[in-house]
Amino acid sequence: MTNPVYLAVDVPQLDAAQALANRVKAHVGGLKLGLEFFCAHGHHGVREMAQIGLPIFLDLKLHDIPNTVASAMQAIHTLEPAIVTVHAAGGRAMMEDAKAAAGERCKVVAVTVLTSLDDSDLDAIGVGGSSHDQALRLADLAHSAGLDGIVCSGHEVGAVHRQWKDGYFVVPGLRPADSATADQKRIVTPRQARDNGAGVLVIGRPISRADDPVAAARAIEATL
Ligand SMILES: O=C(O)c1cc(=O)[nH]c(=O)n1[C@@H]1O[C@H](COP(=O)(O)O)[C@@H](O)[C@H]1O
Repeated sequence: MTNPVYLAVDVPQLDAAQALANRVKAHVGGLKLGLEFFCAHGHHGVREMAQIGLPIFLDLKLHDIPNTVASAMQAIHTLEPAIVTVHAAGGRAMMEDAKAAAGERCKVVAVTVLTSLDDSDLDAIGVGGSSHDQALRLADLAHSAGLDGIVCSGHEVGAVHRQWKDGYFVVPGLRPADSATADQKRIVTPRQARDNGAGVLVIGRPISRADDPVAAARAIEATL
């Protein structure tokens, strides 16, 4: 079985990011580089991290008008990421154009409802109903726009999986039983997410901030 864990390398320094990834690379299946990393190190940094030899998930969470998002997708072609994120809230046309502009081997997945939000946060931004229903609604939209899959919490992934059998489902907000929640609100354990149908498990601080990141990554791997 391919290791489904992508390490969220949310570390500002390039040398620290490389050191962390090199330490745990035998116990994860890929590296997720997010906004923090891309803003600091750009294409050069992504190329450096790709040399470690694991697939790269470029988590840019693109959300803009269709033309701008499509141009941004074209601008990252040469980096050959395995996965790129856009926000489903950008709408159908934006997602269609993002997919059309992506490289053939790049999976484009749409973030539905951030795992740092709960129902009261959604209410505050004018989204009525539950985070569960909103995630399902946006998953449907992403599916009909031709995307490869979505990002959602482990609470919704089972229901999304039932309505989109061959989708590619990325689940962050993962916490082993003894881990600090921090800013995440809709959390499950890595094993629960896997059992509910997640194809990719995004895990950052439970590994990167652990006293022993290798032991933490191994312990998570052993539960899957
Ligand atoms: O798109 C993501 O990866 C993402 C979506 C989401 O809803 N929630 C979420 O936490 N993430 C990312 O997943 C990672 C989670 O990190 P930890 O909370 O440290 O495990 C971060 O890099 C977030 O940017």
